[in-house]
Amino acid sequence: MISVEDLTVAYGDVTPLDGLTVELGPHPTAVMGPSGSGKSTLLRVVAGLQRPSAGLVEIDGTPPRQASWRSGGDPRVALIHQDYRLVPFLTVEENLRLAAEVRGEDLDDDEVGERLAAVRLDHLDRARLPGTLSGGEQQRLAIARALGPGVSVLLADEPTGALDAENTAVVTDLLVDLGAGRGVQVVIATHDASVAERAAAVYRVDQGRLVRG
Ligand SMILES: Nc1ncnc2c1ncn2[C@@H]1O[C@H](COP(=O)(O)OP(=O)(O)OP(=O)(O)O)[C@@H](O)[C@H]1O
Repeated sequence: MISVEDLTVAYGDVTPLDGLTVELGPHPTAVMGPSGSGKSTLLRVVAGLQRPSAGLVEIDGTPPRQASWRSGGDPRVALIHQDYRLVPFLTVEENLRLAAEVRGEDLDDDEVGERLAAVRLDHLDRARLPGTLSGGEQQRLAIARALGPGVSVLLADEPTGALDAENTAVVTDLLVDLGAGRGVQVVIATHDASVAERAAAVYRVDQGRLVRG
């Protein structure tokens, strides 16, 4: 459970989040709102990538570990993005292995296969570079890379923003099914009504707060 209490984030004169209090759930949850309303900011704070100006965020009762070179990120939280952020000069397999190594995992060949199968990419040549994959395939690889064994929260920042309708449906299905199958709370920031339709709860950012409905 993601609990947010009186959260404020200000950047100089701009205060996208202003006294936001919410229990974010159940799985999957969608967060909507106009461009610049603070969706990405909220996800970064929940992921421990950014400290709030004020207020408290807790995941299952403890604040996210602040990401740093020394500590890494919070092992409970994964974050994926509209532009995938795969390492362009590493192969499919190397992208998976690199993220796993950072988390302290050592994947054997079968485990690489299992990670790819979980996102229905087991047919893929593991030696391909991300740039040779379709957008939908790249996002599925990014999801496979994000889902380490200890992850209980997957934050998706406009995960289908660069995809056509067909791939949007495939990626949304995967996020919903993988989350349900593994007990992972998925939170999707999106502009896409077809994605929000799949959510168990939909929130909108309104004047710095989240309103359900
Ligand atoms: N590091 C930063 N420094 C200064 N201003 C920032 C910073 N990050 C975000 N902002 C501003 O805060 C506001 C909220 O931005 P944010 O990216 O969280 O919104 P968003 O709802 O995710 O937008 P979009 O849907 O376009 O991605 C914007 O006005 C943005 O310019």
